[in-house]
Amino acid sequence: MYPNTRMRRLRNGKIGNLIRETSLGLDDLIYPMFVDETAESTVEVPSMEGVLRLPLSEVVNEARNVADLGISSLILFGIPSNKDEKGSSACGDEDIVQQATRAIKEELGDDMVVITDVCMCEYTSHGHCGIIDNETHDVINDETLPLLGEIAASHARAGADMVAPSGMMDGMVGAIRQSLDQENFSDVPIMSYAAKYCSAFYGPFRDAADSCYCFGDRSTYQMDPANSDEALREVELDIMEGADIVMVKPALPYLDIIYRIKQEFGMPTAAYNVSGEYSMLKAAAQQGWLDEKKVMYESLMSIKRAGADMIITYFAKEMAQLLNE
Ligand SMILES: NCc1[nH]cc(CCC(=O)O)c1CC(=O)O
Repeated sequence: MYPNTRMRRLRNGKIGNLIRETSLGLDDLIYPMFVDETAESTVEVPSMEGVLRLPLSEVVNEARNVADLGISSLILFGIPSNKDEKGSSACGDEDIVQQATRAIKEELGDDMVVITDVCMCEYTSHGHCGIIDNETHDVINDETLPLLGEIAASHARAGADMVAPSGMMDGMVGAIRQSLDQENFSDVPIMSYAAKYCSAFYGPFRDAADSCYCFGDRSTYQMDPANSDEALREVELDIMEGADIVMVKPALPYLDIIYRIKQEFGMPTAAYNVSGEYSMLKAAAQQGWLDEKKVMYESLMSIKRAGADMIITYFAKEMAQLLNE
């Protein structure tokens, strides 16, 4: 007896292309960019090969490079020259992210969607994502909310196309929505880091963004990696508060979460392929242990297959190059 059904029949060249279920394209990619108020020239982040900290003067150039590769969205992170307990340099109209946003939008207009990360950890002297209670050393949720609203509004005034709150404060999406609406930015969408885990895979990012905390950890606001029902509750709350896109972060160790969220809510869903996921592959490739292009493609494809509509990834430029070849 020979097999009647032969799966191998379809596994050849052109027919294989016809039956491919998942696609990965330029429109799926969001490029993270770091703008550094303290930098005089462009510096590579030591733990993240190919990732740059850019002075304001280089930001437009880099955004154009990204656009020339066919990528249409980027997310901006700021590194301020001054940090204080209240993260004051996060929300001024002349602060670093606001200036970078204006510069990119002036130059590239509708050719680039500028998303801004709305959080305080890069701007606070203690490195936490909100206002700290000096006795408990914990972040005070409700005192942080109006500040997040102010930061988001300042980004919108600078021309941001979308804001992305990443601090995991309860009620942050609602507070930001209210603040944006009050300032007549009801058309600016919110991409919420809805299910953000307390992950050690953020390690290299803290190098890149200078956002290492000086005491405690983020486990009182970010999620326990052991939980998945809780992620659905987080997403549900954010949707009720007005989130337009929901995000899961990190991506690869949490593909099940991406899958469940997409199935359950059918919302536009983003995944953040974080710094540690990037650096792992880069390090192994540097050693010659992995084929970088292939593992990059496979990783990003698997994130799409799990249900993500878009991926924030440090591989965006390299992936775009590969797609363009
Ligand atoms: N709250 C800020 C923020 N926004 C994105 C990341 C991590 C991104 C990455 O690791 O690539 C972090 C760091 C953190 O929560 O510690």
